[in-house]
Amino acid sequence: MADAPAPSTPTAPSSDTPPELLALRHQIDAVDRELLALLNKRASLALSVGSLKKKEGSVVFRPEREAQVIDGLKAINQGPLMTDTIAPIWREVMSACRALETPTRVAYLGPAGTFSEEAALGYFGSSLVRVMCASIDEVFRTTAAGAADFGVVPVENSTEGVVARSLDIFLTTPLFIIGETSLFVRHNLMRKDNALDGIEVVCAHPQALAQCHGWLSAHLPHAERRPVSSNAEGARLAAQDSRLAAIASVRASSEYGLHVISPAIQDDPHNRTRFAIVTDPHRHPAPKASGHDCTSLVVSVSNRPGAVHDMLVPLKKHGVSMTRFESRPARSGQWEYYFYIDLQGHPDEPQVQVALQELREACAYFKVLGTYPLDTH
Ligand SMILES: O=C(O)C(=O)C[C@]1(C(=O)O)C=C[C@@H](O)C=C1
Repeated sequence: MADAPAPSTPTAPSSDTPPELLALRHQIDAVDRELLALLNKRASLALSVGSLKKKEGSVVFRPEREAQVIDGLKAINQGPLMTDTIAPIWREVMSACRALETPTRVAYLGPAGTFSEEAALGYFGSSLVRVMCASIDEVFRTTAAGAADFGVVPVENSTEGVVARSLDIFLTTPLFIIGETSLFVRHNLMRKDNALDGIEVVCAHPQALAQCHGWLSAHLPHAERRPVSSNAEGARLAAQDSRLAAIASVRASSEYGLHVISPAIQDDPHNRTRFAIVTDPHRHPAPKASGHDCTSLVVSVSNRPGAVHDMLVPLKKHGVSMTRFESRPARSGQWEYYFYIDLQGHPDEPQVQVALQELREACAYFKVLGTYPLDTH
């Protein structure tokens, strides 16, 4: 048997490599070595922070600190690196540093390849322990039971509106929100065979089927649309039966060995989904103010003329911006509603604190769902 080839250095020259390219690559190698040394220096510092936190009995993950690190670097970036690339790079760096301090167990809607997984990896970086769940309810339950440190749940889609199940569970869950992240959602039609002909059934999560309604009507008008628990589950099923196609992420197509037949079939090219990061307040304190924060509430008011207007007056009075106002039926049969409100700011800021106090007094029901740094993407 021939000897295995000796491990090559990154710049192992081949005879046709131009000398100018070779010289530049040598410089890149030198910079990479410096970067590696610096990253290890950073990791050692994070380990020291971890020991300190262990002594104090405090938590490792500090979303407000991570948001400040990213915001600070974005503010001083002079390029040529694009400012948009700063957040994903440093999320990965901090993810690796955090993992040295303690493992981060994150629950989300599985199986492998869901958009929820993509959101979890985008928010926490890839150094995490994946806890895949069969439903949104299970994500909440698993996190509340302590089998995961954090849960990632979809809350709203730019085409389809709210994810009703998540909003309904927020009413009763003991968990609270410590972060948010949003994702461009590109839906791709995929299948075992590399052709559109012969597709009898399209399997996907009901939200994805709805977001691709126009495309499916135009291109596969006779195919059955079969709702399944997640898009990745649809991909898993399509991998077993060539009559089935799935609508899922490119990640899911490679996970299940499917051909992407038609990419980006969502009706809205700017389709985005927003996810909330939830945790148990007994195990994790609310994030401190980062300077760019959001506070989420759910409230209800008595069913009388002007009640909703009166409830919102304190926000105007104290100059607090409302970035979201969503209603859901209270299911009392009385035409009563819960209102999901996002405010800009943190309760530690005096004007937010006083506005929240007055708003609380105007409401029949009032629950703070969480306060957290705005998405840094
Ligand atoms: O500053 C801290 O508290 C750290 O633990 C370090 C660090 C980082 O890598 O910068 C890691 C995890 C925390 O979520 C925040 C930041």
